[in-house]
Amino acid sequence: MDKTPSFHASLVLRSVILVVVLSGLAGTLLIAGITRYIEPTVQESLSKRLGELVKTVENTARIACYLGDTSLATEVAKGLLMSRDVERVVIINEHGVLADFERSATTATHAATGGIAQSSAAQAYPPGTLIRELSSPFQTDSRVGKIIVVRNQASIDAQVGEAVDYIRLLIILQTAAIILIVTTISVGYIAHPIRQTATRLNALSVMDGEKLKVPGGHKADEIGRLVGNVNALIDKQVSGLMTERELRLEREIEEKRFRAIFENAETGIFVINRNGLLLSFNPAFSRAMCLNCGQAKEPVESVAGTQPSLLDQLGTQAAEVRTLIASCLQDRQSKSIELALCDCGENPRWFNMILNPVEDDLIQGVINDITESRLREAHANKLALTDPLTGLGNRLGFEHQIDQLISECRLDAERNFTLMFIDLDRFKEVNDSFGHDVGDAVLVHVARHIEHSIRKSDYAARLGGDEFVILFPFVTDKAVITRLARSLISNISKPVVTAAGVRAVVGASIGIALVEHGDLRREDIIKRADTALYAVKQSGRNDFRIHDGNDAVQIDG
Ligand SMILES: Nc1nc2c(ncn2[C@@H]2O[C@H](COP(=O)(O)OP(=O)(O)OP(=O)(O)O)[C@@H](O)[C@H]2O)c(=O)[nH]1
Repeated sequence: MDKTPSFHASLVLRSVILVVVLSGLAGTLLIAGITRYIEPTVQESLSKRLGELVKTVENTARIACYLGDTSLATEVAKGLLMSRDVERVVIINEHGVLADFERSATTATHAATGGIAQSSAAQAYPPGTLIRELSSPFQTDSRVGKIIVVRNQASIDAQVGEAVDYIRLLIILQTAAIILIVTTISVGYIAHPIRQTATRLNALSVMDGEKLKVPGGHKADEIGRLVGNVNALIDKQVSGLMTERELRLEREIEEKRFRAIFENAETGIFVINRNGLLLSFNPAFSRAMCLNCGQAKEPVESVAGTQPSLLDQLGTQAAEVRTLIASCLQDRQSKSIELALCDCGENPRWFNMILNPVEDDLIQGVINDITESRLREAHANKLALTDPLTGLGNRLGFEHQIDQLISECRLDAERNFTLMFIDLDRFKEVNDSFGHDVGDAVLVHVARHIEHSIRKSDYAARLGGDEFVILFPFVTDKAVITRLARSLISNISKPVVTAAGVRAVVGASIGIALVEHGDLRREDIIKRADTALYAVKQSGRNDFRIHDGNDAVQIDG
C-alpha cells in the first residue's frame, strides 16, 4: 500500500531544485548589483590613494620645480612609479618638463625642453589623470610648476576585477551553503520524519490499538500536530469500525434468529409479487400448501419460470385471492381471507391468510392453519345446537334449521317443507313409576326410532321434555307424510325394555304443518303444527293430524 514517491516527485528533490533556482537567481542579481557598485567604489578609493601618494612627494616636487632640478624631479617621478597604480609621471616647471616617466619606459622620455606653457599636452591625458599645481616652497601663493600623474588603468581594472571575483566567490559559496543547509533541513528535519511517519502508518495495526509515534524533536511543531491529528482520525475510524462491526454482528444474530423463527415457525410465511409468484416461503408454508408432499394440486414450479405460484395451489379460490392481492397493493393495507383447502390426504383444512403490502410491489403473507379452531368451533356450535340426552338437535338448533328453510323457500317459490311435532303420551307415568333414568332411556329409545325413520336431509330435534320435532325439506306429499306419521306412532308405541329390565310403554301424538306457499313466518308454522297436535291430544292421543295451511281443513290421521 505504501508507495515510495518517484524520484522526480520527491519532496526533497523538488525543494532542492527550488532552492537552487531561487538562490542562483538571487545570487546572479546580487553579483550584477555588486559589480555595478563595486567598480566606482574601487576607482574612487584608488584615486584617493593616488592623491595621498602624490601628497607625500609634493614638497620634494615643489623644490625640484623651484630649483629646476631634473634629477630631483626624476627621483620623485620614479618614486611614484613604484606604485603599481601609476602609469606615467610628468613634472613640469615654468621652464619646461623636468621629468616625464612612463611605466613602460625605463628612462626619462623628456628633458627640459620648454616652459609650462609648452606642456599643454596635458589636455591629451586620459580621464582620471591627477594634475596638481605646485607652489613655491617659500611663497605658497606663487606657482612654480605642476605634477601630472596618469593612473595605471590596467592595474586598476585588474584590482576591480579581483574585488568583483572575490565577492562573486563569496556569494557563490554563500549560495552553496544555503542550498546545503536547506537541503539538510529538508531531508533531515522534514522529509525524513514524514517518510518515517508514512512508513509507520502503513505498518500500523490500528485495530490492535496501535498509535503513530511523533518523530523525536517534533512534538510541538507541525509534524507533531499532523501525527496527533492522524491519531485522532484513526481513533474516530476505529471507533466507527467497532460500532459497525458490533452492528453487523447484531444484525447477523438478528438474521439468524429471524431465520430460525422463519424456518421453525408454525405459521406459514411467504413473499409474493403482484402476480402471485412465490419469491420466498418457509417450511410451514410449504407444508400448508403441500408443496413437497408430491401431491401438490399443481406443479410446484411454474411452467415458464422457476418460481412456484401461490394461485396454482388455491384451486377455485385462486380468483378471489388474485383480487385480494390487487386490492392489498392498491389500498396499501393488509387484507385477510379464510381459505378451505385440502391436505395431501385430501382431508379438508382451513387456513387464515393475511397479506401485507411491502415495498417494491411485493406482498408479505402469513398463513395459519385454523382447522383445529374451526373444528372446535363447529363442535361447540354443534353442542350448542344439540340435545345432550338424545344427540338430536335442541330447540336452538331447530330454530336455526327452520329459519334456514324459510329463507330458502322465500328465495325459491318451488321450495316447500313439512314440520312434524311429536309429543309422547303418558310419559309422566313412566317417570313417576320407574324414575327419571328409565324416562331418559325411553326418550333416547324414541330418538333412535325417529332417526331411523327419517333421511339424512331431514332434521330431528328434542325441544324439551317429551316433545320432539322433525323437519322434512322438499316433502309436502300428504300420503308420504301420513305413512311416516303412522310408522312413527306404531314404532314409538311399542313397549321399551330398558337395560335394567323395566318395560315401559308410551304413545305418540303428532301434529303436522305442511309449508308450501303463503305466510312463511316461523311462529305461524309452529302454531299450525301445535294446533294439529292439540287436536290429537283432545281426540284421545296416539294419533296424528295434518294442518295444510287452511285453518278449516284438518286431516284426520
Ligand atoms: N326422564 C325425563 N323426564 C323429563 C325430561 N324432561 C321433562 N321430563 C318430564 O316429562 C314429563 C312430561 O310431561 P307431560 O307431557 O305432561 O306428560 P305426559 O304424561 O306425556 O302427558 P300427556 O302428553 O298429556 O300424555 C314431565 O313429568 C317432566 O318432568 C327429561 O329430560 N327426562
